[in-house]
Amino acid sequence: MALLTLDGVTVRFGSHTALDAVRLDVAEHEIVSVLGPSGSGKSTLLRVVAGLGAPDAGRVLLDGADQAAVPVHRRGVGLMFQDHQLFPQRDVAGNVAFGLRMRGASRADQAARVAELLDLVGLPDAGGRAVAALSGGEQQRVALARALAPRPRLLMLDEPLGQLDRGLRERLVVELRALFNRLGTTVLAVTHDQGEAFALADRVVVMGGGRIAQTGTPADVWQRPASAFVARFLGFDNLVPATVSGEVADTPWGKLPVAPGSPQGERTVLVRPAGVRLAGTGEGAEGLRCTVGARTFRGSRVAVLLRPEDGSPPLDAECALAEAPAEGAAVSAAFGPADVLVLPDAPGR
Ligand SMILES: Nc1ncnc2c1ncn2[C@@H]1O[C@H](COP(=O)(O)OP(=O)(O)OP(=O)(O)O)[C@@H](O)[C@H]1O
Repeated sequence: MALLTLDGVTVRFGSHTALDAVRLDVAEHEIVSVLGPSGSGKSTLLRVVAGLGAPDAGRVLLDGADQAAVPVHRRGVGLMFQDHQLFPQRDVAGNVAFGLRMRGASRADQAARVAELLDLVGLPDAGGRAVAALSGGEQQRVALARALAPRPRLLMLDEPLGQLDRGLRERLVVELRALFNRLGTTVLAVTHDQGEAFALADRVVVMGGGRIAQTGTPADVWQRPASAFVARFLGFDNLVPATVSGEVADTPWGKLPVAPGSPQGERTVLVRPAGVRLAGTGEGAEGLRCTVGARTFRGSRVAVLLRPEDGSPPLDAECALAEAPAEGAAVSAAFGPADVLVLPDAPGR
């Protein structure tokens, strides 16, 4: 049985439907990241699970029990918000002990658990420090220790690393995942940062307009976006209308090979930039003739914007640094079926 179930949960604000009949199961020990553009309903989903808002329809179940009549502090869920919400007048130990004190734990138990948690988050000697004197990353660790201290059965994170700089976020997200795996914590995390979501989660849930647009492992969602909406949200721009017949898609970029079993008829085709193969335009060259419009360096890879000579839509390609053509160069682009994906959407959606 799932630890958390959202069973057709709807939340409305006036005439606006923020969550629309959402169904979601989170298994025990699973780390799930909810991802989506601003306004897609992510925070509303967390709030309704925590008990900070009530569903207008549907049920929230924890361990199979309907939570409708269960107040926030009895749900056994831990919450950690973007801005940490640490108590500035208390020291680090006082912050971490907060949930334990509320439950009436003895002073000795509180002290032992605080020491254990501070150790766990890598701040073993920080108990007596003022929270105002901590760096952003240290405050984030204290907030995490405070949320974990009462041993919540479900830990919910709302943009947990949102305000930290990118380098620190990338390091902390790896630490967080290792920590949650070690503790066996069940986690529901909300973020608009796809890198963070994909690095943290066993499973990602992509939301759009109050609905779940796709759910799957990070690799699944990345390799096979379920719709043009998800593909665009993940940053893929190579989306064109196509007529698919058998294993060929007729697109503005020519007839492209597609995998057997692809949806047929009028569809949208996604071409992954890594699958656009560039070659010279010498005699016998085949493929779409293009001019290199711009190059953007991304570590050892280069994103290359191609402008087809026949006026068809611009095309993003990606190649190794050593193979990147110069701006203004003439190239021909070829396409492999593994990187041409037929999405079920009708063109223009
Ligand atoms: N208390 C409220 N009253 C009215 N409308 C609300 C309220 N809370 C949220 N909404 C609306 O519900 C929709 C979903 O909001 P929600 O905060 O869940 O989105 P989100 O995906 O978390 O966005 P963000 O990434 O910007 O935090 C938005 O259109 C928002 O304006």
